[in-house]
Amino acid sequence: QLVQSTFFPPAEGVMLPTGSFSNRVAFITGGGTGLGRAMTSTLSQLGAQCVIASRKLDVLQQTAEEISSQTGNKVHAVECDVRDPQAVARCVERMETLTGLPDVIINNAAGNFVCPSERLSPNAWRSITDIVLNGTAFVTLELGKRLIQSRKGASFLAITTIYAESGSGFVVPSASAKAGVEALYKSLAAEWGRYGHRFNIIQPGPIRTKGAFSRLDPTGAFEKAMISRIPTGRLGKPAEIANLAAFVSSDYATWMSGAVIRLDGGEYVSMAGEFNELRRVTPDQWKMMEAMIRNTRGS
Ligand SMILES: CCC/C=C/C=C/C(=O)SCCNC(=O)CCNC(=O)[C@H](O)C(C)(C)COP(=O)(O)OP(=O)(O)OC[C@H]1O[C@@H](n2cnc3c(N)ncnc32)[C@H](O)[C@@H]1OP(=O)(O)O
Ligand SMILES: NC(=O)C1=CN([C@@H]2O[C@H](COP(=O)(O)OP(=O)(O)OC[C@H]3O[C@@H](n4cnc5c(N)ncnc54)[C@H](OP(=O)(O)O)[C@@H]3O)[C@@H](O)[C@H]2O)C=CC1
Repeated sequence: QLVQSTFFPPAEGVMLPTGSFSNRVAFITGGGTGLGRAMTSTLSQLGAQCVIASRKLDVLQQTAEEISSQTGNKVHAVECDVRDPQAVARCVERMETLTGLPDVIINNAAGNFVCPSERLSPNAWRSITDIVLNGTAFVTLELGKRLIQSRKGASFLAITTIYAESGSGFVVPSASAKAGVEALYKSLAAEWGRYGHRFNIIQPGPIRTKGAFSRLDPTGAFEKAMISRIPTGRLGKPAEIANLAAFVSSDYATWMSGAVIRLDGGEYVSMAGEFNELRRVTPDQWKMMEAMIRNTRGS
Protein backbone atom coordinates (compact mmCIF):
# COMPACT_ATOMS: atom_id res chain seq x y z
CA GLN A 1 0.00 0.00 0.00
CA LEU A 2 1.18 3.54 -0.70
CA VAL A 3 1.25 6.15 2.05
CA GLN A 4 -1.67 8.10 0.53
CA SER A 5 -3.94 5.10 1.03
CA THR A 6 -4.46 6.33 4.61
CA PHE A 7 -6.60 9.11 3.06
CA PHE A 8 -8.80 6.50 1.38
CA PRO A 9 -9.69 3.80 3.92
CA PRO A 10 -12.24 1.33 2.59
CA ALA A 11 -15.65 1.34 4.27
CA GLU A 12 -16.61 -2.31 4.20
CA GLY A 13 -19.94 -2.25 6.05
CA VAL A 14 -23.20 -2.66 4.17
CA MET A 15 -24.22 0.76 2.81
CA LEU A 16 -27.94 0.51 2.00
CA PRO A 17 -30.69 0.48 4.65
CA THR A 18 -31.66 -2.87 6.15
CA GLY A 19 -34.43 -4.55 4.16
CA SER A 20 -33.61 -2.78 0.88
CA PHE A 21 -33.97 -6.15 -0.91
CA SER A 22 -36.75 -7.71 1.19
CA ASN A 23 -39.02 -9.90 -0.95
CA ARG A 24 -36.52 -9.68 -3.82
CA VAL A 25 -34.75 -12.52 -5.60
CA ALA A 26 -31.18 -12.04 -6.85
CA PHE A 27 -29.40 -14.34 -9.31
CA ILE A 28 -25.60 -14.10 -9.27
CA THR A 29 -23.37 -16.10 -11.63
CA GLY A 30 -20.02 -17.02 -10.14
CA GLY A 31 -21.56 -16.24 -6.74
CA GLY A 32 -19.55 -18.89 -4.90
CA THR A 33 -16.20 -17.09 -4.87
CA GLY A 34 -14.47 -13.70 -4.90
CA LEU A 35 -16.52 -10.67 -5.90
CA GLY A 36 -19.61 -12.78 -6.65
CA ARG A 37 -19.55 -14.13 -3.12
CA ALA A 38 -19.19 -10.60 -1.70
CA MET A 39 -22.17 -9.35 -3.76
CA THR A 40 -24.25 -12.34 -2.66
CA SER A 41 -23.37 -11.71 0.97
CA THR A 42 -24.33 -8.02 0.75
CA LEU A 43 -27.63 -8.67 -1.06
CA SER A 44 -28.47 -11.43 1.41
CA GLN A 45 -27.73 -9.12 4.36
CA LEU A 46 -30.11 -6.62 2.76
CA GLY A 47 -32.92 -9.18 2.71
CA ALA A 48 -32.68 -10.76 -0.75
CA GLN A 49 -33.22 -14.42 -1.42
CA CYS A 50 -30.20 -15.31 -3.57
CA VAL A 51 -29.53 -17.95 -6.20
CA ILE A 52 -25.86 -18.51 -7.01
CA ALA A 53 -24.75 -20.48 -10.06
CA SER A 54 -21.47 -21.77 -11.45
CA ARG A 55 -19.72 -25.04 -12.35
CA LYS A 56 -18.54 -26.17 -8.91
CA LEU A 57 -21.56 -27.21 -6.89
CA ASP A 58 -19.53 -28.03 -3.74
CA VAL A 59 -18.06 -24.50 -3.68
CA LEU A 60 -21.50 -22.96 -4.25
CA GLN A 61 -23.10 -25.06 -1.52
CA GLN A 62 -20.47 -24.12 1.04
CA THR A 63 -20.82 -20.41 0.25
CA ALA A 64 -24.62 -20.67 0.32
CA GLU A 65 -24.58 -22.33 3.74
CA GLU A 66 -22.09 -19.86 5.20
CA ILE A 67 -23.95 -16.78 3.97
CA SER A 68 -27.46 -17.94 4.83
CA SER A 69 -26.37 -19.00 8.31
CA GLN A 70 -25.03 -15.46 8.85
CA THR A 71 -27.96 -13.55 7.36
CA GLY A 72 -30.92 -15.83 8.01
CA ASN A 73 -31.97 -15.48 4.37
CA LYS A 74 -32.03 -18.37 1.90
CA VAL A 75 -29.18 -18.76 -0.58
CA HIS A 76 -29.73 -21.48 -3.20
CA ALA A 77 -26.85 -23.14 -5.05
CA VAL A 78 -27.48 -24.26 -8.63
CA GLU A 79 -24.86 -25.91 -10.83
CA CYS A 80 -24.56 -24.24 -14.22
CA ASP A 81 -21.89 -23.91 -16.89
CA VAL A 82 -22.86 -20.63 -18.54
CA ARG A 83 -21.13 -21.68 -21.78
CA ASP A 84 -23.92 -24.20 -22.38
CA PRO A 85 -27.26 -22.58 -23.31
CA GLN A 86 -29.17 -25.74 -22.39
CA ALA A 87 -27.53 -25.81 -18.96
CA VAL A 88 -28.51 -22.16 -18.55
CA ALA A 89 -32.13 -22.97 -19.46
CA ARG A 90 -32.17 -25.85 -16.93
CA CYS A 91 -30.68 -23.56 -14.27
CA VAL A 92 -33.35 -20.92 -14.88
CA GLU A 93 -36.09 -23.58 -14.71
CA ARG A 94 -34.69 -24.73 -11.37
CA MET A 95 -34.63 -21.15 -10.13
CA GLU A 96 -38.26 -20.63 -11.20
CA THR A 97 -39.20 -23.62 -9.03
CA LEU A 98 -37.10 -22.50 -6.07
CA THR A 99 -37.76 -18.77 -5.98
CA GLY A 100 -39.62 -17.62 -9.08
CA LEU A 101 -37.97 -15.33 -11.63
CA PRO A 102 -35.38 -12.89 -10.24
CA ASP A 103 -35.65 -9.13 -9.68
CA VAL A 104 -31.86 -8.74 -9.84
CA ILE A 105 -29.46 -10.49 -12.23
CA ILE A 106 -25.70 -10.10 -11.86
CA ASN A 107 -23.53 -11.51 -14.64
CA ASN A 108 -20.26 -11.90 -12.79
CA ALA A 109 -18.88 -15.29 -13.92
CA ALA A 110 -15.65 -15.01 -15.90
CA GLY A 111 -12.53 -16.79 -17.01
CA ASN A 112 -9.16 -15.21 -17.66
CA PHE A 113 -5.39 -15.76 -17.67
CA VAL A 114 -2.42 -13.72 -18.81
CA CYS A 115 -0.86 -15.12 -21.96
CA PRO A 116 1.04 -13.68 -24.94
CA SER A 117 -1.44 -13.76 -27.79
CA GLU A 118 0.93 -15.77 -30.00
CA ARG A 119 0.69 -18.60 -27.46
CA LEU A 120 -3.14 -18.78 -27.47
CA SER A 121 -4.73 -21.88 -28.97
CA PRO A 122 -8.17 -21.63 -30.61
CA ASN A 123 -9.58 -23.51 -27.63
CA ALA A 124 -7.99 -21.07 -25.17
CA TRP A 125 -9.65 -18.20 -27.05
CA ARG A 126 -12.96 -20.06 -27.14
CA SER A 127 -12.80 -20.98 -23.48
CA ILE A 128 -12.56 -17.36 -22.27
CA THR A 129 -14.90 -15.77 -24.80
CA ASP A 130 -17.49 -18.52 -24.25
CA ILE A 131 -17.59 -17.91 -20.50
CA VAL A 132 -17.49 -14.12 -20.62
CA LEU A 133 -19.41 -13.05 -23.71
CA ASN A 134 -21.52 -16.07 -24.70
CA GLY A 135 -22.20 -16.98 -21.06
CA THR A 136 -23.44 -13.47 -20.29
CA ALA A 137 -25.55 -13.46 -23.45
CA PHE A 138 -27.10 -16.89 -22.76
CA VAL A 139 -28.01 -15.96 -19.17
CA THR A 140 -29.33 -12.54 -20.18
CA LEU A 141 -31.39 -13.80 -23.14
CA GLU A 142 -32.83 -16.79 -21.27
CA LEU A 143 -33.90 -14.68 -18.29
CA GLY A 144 -34.88 -11.69 -20.38
CA LYS A 145 -37.27 -13.70 -22.56
CA ARG A 146 -38.94 -15.35 -19.56
CA LEU A 147 -39.23 -12.04 -17.70
CA ILE A 148 -40.76 -10.36 -20.75
CA GLN A 149 -43.24 -13.24 -21.11
CA SER A 150 -44.17 -12.84 -17.42
CA ARG A 151 -44.34 -9.03 -17.69
CA LYS A 152 -41.86 -8.66 -14.86
CA GLY A 153 -39.14 -5.99 -14.81
CA ALA A 154 -35.59 -6.59 -13.55
CA SER A 155 -32.20 -5.02 -13.01
CA PHE A 156 -29.35 -6.59 -15.00
CA LEU A 157 -25.77 -5.84 -14.01
CA ALA A 158 -22.60 -7.01 -15.77
CA ILE A 159 -19.19 -7.01 -14.11
CA THR A 160 -16.58 -6.17 -16.76
CA THR A 161 -13.20 -4.50 -16.13
CA ILE A 162 -11.37 -1.24 -16.81
CA TYR A 163 -9.58 -2.59 -19.89
CA ALA A 164 -12.88 -3.41 -21.62
CA GLU A 165 -12.67 0.15 -22.98
CA SER A 166 -8.95 0.49 -23.64
CA GLY A 167 -8.16 -3.09 -24.62
CA SER A 168 -5.08 -4.70 -23.08
CA GLY A 169 -2.26 -6.85 -24.30
CA PHE A 170 -1.74 -10.27 -22.69
CA VAL A 171 -5.45 -10.67 -21.81
CA VAL A 172 -6.80 -10.28 -25.34
CA PRO A 173 -9.64 -12.86 -25.21
CA SER A 174 -10.89 -11.33 -21.95
CA ALA A 175 -10.58 -7.75 -23.25
CA SER A 176 -12.45 -8.66 -26.44
CA ALA A 177 -15.20 -10.53 -24.61
CA LYS A 178 -15.67 -7.88 -21.90
CA ALA A 179 -15.95 -5.20 -24.62
CA GLY A 180 -18.65 -7.37 -26.20
CA VAL A 181 -20.48 -7.62 -22.88
CA GLU A 182 -20.47 -3.83 -22.60
CA ALA A 183 -21.91 -3.49 -26.12
CA LEU A 184 -24.56 -6.12 -25.28
CA TYR A 185 -25.64 -4.33 -22.10
CA LYS A 186 -25.67 -0.83 -23.59
CA SER A 187 -27.70 -2.14 -26.54
CA LEU A 188 -30.26 -3.90 -24.35
CA ALA A 189 -30.53 -0.84 -22.09
CA ALA A 190 -31.83 0.96 -25.18
CA GLU A 191 -34.03 -1.89 -26.41
CA TRP A 192 -35.59 -3.47 -23.31
CA GLY A 193 -36.48 -0.47 -21.15
CA ARG A 194 -39.96 -0.88 -22.58
CA TYR A 195 -40.21 -4.24 -20.79
CA GLY A 196 -39.12 -2.81 -17.43
CA HIS A 197 -35.49 -3.92 -17.63
CA ARG A 198 -32.43 -1.86 -16.67
CA PHE A 199 -28.90 -2.75 -17.78
CA ASN A 200 -25.77 -1.40 -16.12
CA ILE A 201 -22.07 -2.19 -16.02
CA ILE A 202 -19.45 -2.00 -13.28
CA GLN A 203 -15.79 -1.96 -14.33
CA PRO A 204 -13.66 -2.94 -11.34
CA GLY A 205 -9.94 -2.22 -11.11
CA PRO A 206 -7.66 -4.70 -9.33
CA ILE A 207 -9.11 -6.39 -6.25
CA ARG A 208 -7.25 -9.30 -4.71
CA THR A 209 -9.24 -12.51 -5.17
CA LYS A 210 -7.75 -15.97 -5.50
CA GLY A 211 -9.47 -16.54 -8.86
CA ALA A 212 -8.13 -13.36 -10.46
CA PHE A 213 -4.69 -12.99 -8.94
CA SER A 214 -3.71 -16.65 -9.39
CA ARG A 215 -4.28 -16.22 -13.13
CA LEU A 216 -3.20 -12.62 -13.69
CA ASP A 217 -0.24 -12.33 -11.32
CA PRO A 218 0.80 -15.90 -10.52
CA THR A 219 4.23 -14.92 -9.15
CA GLY A 220 3.05 -11.81 -7.30
CA ALA A 221 5.61 -9.74 -9.25
CA PHE A 222 3.12 -7.22 -10.70
CA GLU A 223 1.09 -6.27 -7.65
CA LYS A 224 3.53 -3.56 -6.52
CA ALA A 225 3.54 -1.97 -9.98
CA MET A 226 -0.26 -2.10 -10.04
CA ILE A 227 -0.54 -0.33 -6.69
CA SER A 228 2.07 2.26 -7.65
CA ARG A 229 -0.15 3.56 -10.48
CA ILE A 230 -3.34 3.71 -8.41
CA PRO A 231 -3.74 7.32 -7.17
CA THR A 232 -5.56 6.16 -4.02
CA GLY A 233 -2.60 3.93 -3.23
CA ARG A 234 -4.31 0.60 -2.65
CA LEU A 235 -6.22 -2.27 -4.24
CA GLY A 236 -9.99 -2.30 -4.05
CA LYS A 237 -11.94 -4.46 -1.60
CA PRO A 238 -14.70 -6.92 -2.57
CA ALA A 239 -17.12 -5.08 -0.24
CA GLU A 240 -16.61 -1.85 -2.21
CA ILE A 241 -17.83 -3.58 -5.40
CA ALA A 242 -20.63 -5.28 -3.45
CA ASN A 243 -21.98 -1.98 -2.08
CA LEU A 244 -21.91 -0.37 -5.53
CA ALA A 245 -23.57 -3.42 -7.10
CA ALA A 246 -26.28 -3.36 -4.44
CA PHE A 247 -26.94 0.34 -5.06
CA VAL A 248 -27.09 -0.09 -8.86
CA SER A 249 -29.48 -3.05 -8.45
CA SER A 250 -31.69 -1.31 -5.88
CA ASP A 251 -34.79 0.87 -5.94
CA TYR A 252 -32.49 3.86 -5.29
CA ALA A 253 -31.18 3.52 -8.84
CA THR A 254 -34.33 2.98 -10.91
CA TRP A 255 -33.37 5.90 -13.20
CA MET A 256 -29.97 4.37 -13.91
CA SER A 257 -29.75 2.36 -17.12
CA GLY A 258 -27.02 2.05 -19.73
CA ALA A 259 -24.47 3.32 -17.22
CA VAL A 260 -20.83 2.22 -17.16
CA ILE A 261 -19.34 2.81 -13.73
CA ARG A 262 -15.61 2.51 -13.18
CA LEU A 263 -14.49 1.65 -9.62
CA ASP A 264 -10.71 1.45 -9.68
CA GLY A 265 -9.13 3.95 -7.27
CA GLY A 266 -8.27 6.14 -10.28
CA GLU A 267 -6.02 3.58 -12.00
CA TYR A 268 -7.53 3.97 -15.48
CA VAL A 269 -7.00 7.72 -15.77
CA SER A 270 -3.63 7.37 -14.12
CA MET A 271 -2.51 4.97 -16.87
CA ALA A 272 -4.09 7.02 -19.64
CA GLY A 273 -2.60 10.53 -19.23
CA GLU A 274 0.46 11.26 -21.35
CA PHE A 275 2.23 13.24 -18.63
CA ASN A 276 1.12 11.37 -15.52
CA GLU A 277 4.57 9.82 -15.06
CA LEU A 278 5.74 13.32 -14.07
CA ARG A 279 4.43 12.51 -10.58
CA ARG A 280 7.87 10.92 -10.08
CA VAL A 281 9.64 14.30 -10.56
CA THR A 282 11.02 15.62 -7.26
CA PRO A 283 10.65 19.29 -6.10
CA ASP A 284 14.35 19.91 -6.88
CA GLN A 285 13.95 18.47 -10.35
CA TRP A 286 10.87 20.69 -10.86
CA LYS A 287 12.94 23.75 -9.91
CA MET A 288 15.47 22.87 -12.56
CA MET A 289 12.88 22.00 -15.19
CA GLU A 290 10.90 25.17 -14.56
CA ALA A 291 14.04 27.26 -14.94
CA MET A 292 14.82 25.53 -18.23
CA ILE A 293 11.28 26.11 -19.52
CA ARG A 294 11.27 29.78 -18.47
CA ASN A 295 14.66 30.34 -20.10
CA THR A 296 13.44 29.10 -23.44
CA ARG A 297 13.33 31.93 -26.02
CA GLY A 298 11.38 31.66 -29.26
CA SER A 299 10.00 28.48 -30.77
C1 LIG B 1 -6.23 -6.23 -12.58
C2 LIG B 1 -7.41 -5.48 -13.11
C3 LIG B 1 -8.12 -6.15 -14.21
C4 LIG B 1 -8.52 -7.52 -13.85
C5 LIG B 1 -9.43 -8.19 -14.57
C6 LIG B 1 -9.83 -9.49 -14.19
C7 LIG B 1 -10.62 -10.18 -14.97
C8 LIG B 1 -11.02 -11.55 -14.67
O1 LIG B 1 -11.80 -12.07 -15.41
S1 LIG B 1 -10.45 -12.37 -13.29
C9 LIG B 1 -11.38 -13.87 -13.20
C10 LIG B 1 -10.46 -14.98 -13.11
N1 LIG B 1 -11.17 -16.18 -12.74
C11 LIG B 1 -11.15 -17.26 -13.48
O2 LIG B 1 -10.54 -17.32 -14.52
C12 LIG B 1 -11.94 -18.41 -12.95
C13 LIG B 1 -12.33 -19.44 -13.98
N2 LIG B 1 -11.18 -19.90 -14.77
C14 LIG B 1 -11.00 -21.18 -15.17
O3 LIG B 1 -11.78 -22.06 -14.88
C15 LIG B 1 -9.80 -21.50 -16.05
O4 LIG B 1 -8.75 -20.63 -15.75
C16 LIG B 1 -10.14 -21.40 -17.57
C17 LIG B 1 -10.59 -20.00 -17.96
C18 LIG B 1 -8.90 -21.80 -18.37
C19 LIG B 1 -11.29 -22.33 -17.95
O5 LIG B 1 -11.12 -23.60 -17.42
P1 LIG B 1 -11.47 -24.93 -18.30
O6 LIG B 1 -11.24 -26.10 -17.40
O7 LIG B 1 -12.76 -24.81 -18.95
O8 LIG B 1 -10.41 -24.85 -19.46
P2 LIG B 1 -9.10 -25.70 -19.76
O9 LIG B 1 -9.54 -26.97 -20.41
O10 LIG B 1 -8.20 -25.79 -18.60
O11 LIG B 1 -8.41 -24.75 -20.85
C20 LIG B 1 -9.07 -24.38 -22.05
C21 LIG B 1 -8.00 -24.00 -23.07
O12 LIG B 1 -7.26 -22.87 -22.54
C22 LIG B 1 -5.86 -23.22 -22.49
N3 LIG B 1 -5.25 -22.57 -21.31
C23 LIG B 1 -5.63 -22.71 -20.03
N4 LIG B 1 -4.84 -21.97 -19.24
C24 LIG B 1 -3.92 -21.39 -20.05
C25 LIG B 1 -2.80 -20.50 -19.80
N5 LIG B 1 -2.49 -20.08 -18.57
N6 LIG B 1 -2.08 -20.09 -20.86
C26 LIG B 1 -2.40 -20.49 -22.12
N7 LIG B 1 -3.46 -21.33 -22.42
C27 LIG B 1 -4.18 -21.77 -21.39
C28 LIG B 1 -5.86 -24.73 -22.34
O13 LIG B 1 -4.60 -25.28 -22.69
C29 LIG B 1 -6.99 -25.12 -23.28
O14 LIG B 1 -6.60 -25.03 -24.61
P3 LIG B 1 -6.16 -26.34 -25.45
O15 LIG B 1 -4.93 -26.89 -24.76
O16 LIG B 1 -5.87 -25.85 -26.83
O17 LIG B 1 -7.30 -27.31 -25.38
N1 LIG C 1 -10.59 -9.41 -8.99
C1 LIG C 1 -10.29 -8.44 -9.85
O1 LIG C 1 -9.24 -7.78 -9.73
C2 LIG C 1 -11.21 -8.12 -10.98
C3 LIG C 1 -12.28 -8.93 -11.31
N2 LIG C 1 -13.09 -8.54 -12.34
C4 LIG C 1 -14.29 -9.32 -12.67
O2 LIG C 1 -14.97 -9.64 -11.50
C5 LIG C 1 -15.69 -10.86 -11.69
C6 LIG C 1 -15.37 -11.80 -10.56
O3 LIG C 1 -13.99 -12.12 -10.57
P1 LIG C 1 -13.24 -12.63 -9.25
O4 LIG C 1 -14.21 -12.74 -8.14
O5 LIG C 1 -12.04 -11.82 -9.09
O6 LIG C 1 -12.75 -14.08 -9.72
P2 LIG C 1 -13.29 -15.55 -9.42
O7 LIG C 1 -12.43 -16.48 -10.19
O8 LIG C 1 -13.42 -15.76 -7.95
O9 LIG C 1 -14.76 -15.53 -10.03
C7 LIG C 1 -15.11 -16.07 -11.26
C8 LIG C 1 -16.34 -16.94 -11.06
O10 LIG C 1 -16.83 -17.34 -12.32
C9 LIG C 1 -17.27 -18.67 -12.22
N3 LIG C 1 -17.19 -19.30 -13.53
C10 LIG C 1 -16.10 -19.46 -14.30
N4 LIG C 1 -16.40 -20.15 -15.42
C11 LIG C 1 -17.74 -20.40 -15.35
C12 LIG C 1 -18.64 -21.07 -16.21
N5 LIG C 1 -18.25 -21.61 -17.36
N6 LIG C 1 -19.94 -21.15 -15.84
C13 LIG C 1 -20.37 -20.61 -14.67
N7 LIG C 1 -19.55 -19.96 -13.82
C14 LIG C 1 -18.25 -19.86 -14.16
C15 LIG C 1 -16.33 -19.33 -11.23
O11 LIG C 1 -16.97 -20.44 -10.56
P3 LIG C 1 -16.74 -21.98 -10.99
O12 LIG C 1 -15.29 -22.20 -11.08
O13 LIG C 1 -17.45 -22.74 -9.91
O14 LIG C 1 -17.46 -22.15 -12.30
C16 LIG C 1 -16.08 -18.20 -10.24
O15 LIG C 1 -16.96 -18.27 -9.15
C17 LIG C 1 -15.31 -11.37 -13.07
O16 LIG C 1 -16.27 -10.95 -14.00
C18 LIG C 1 -14.00 -10.66 -13.34
O17 LIG C 1 -13.78 -10.51 -14.72
C19 LIG C 1 -12.89 -7.41 -13.06
C20 LIG C 1 -11.83 -6.61 -12.78
C21 LIG C 1 -10.92 -6.88 -11.70
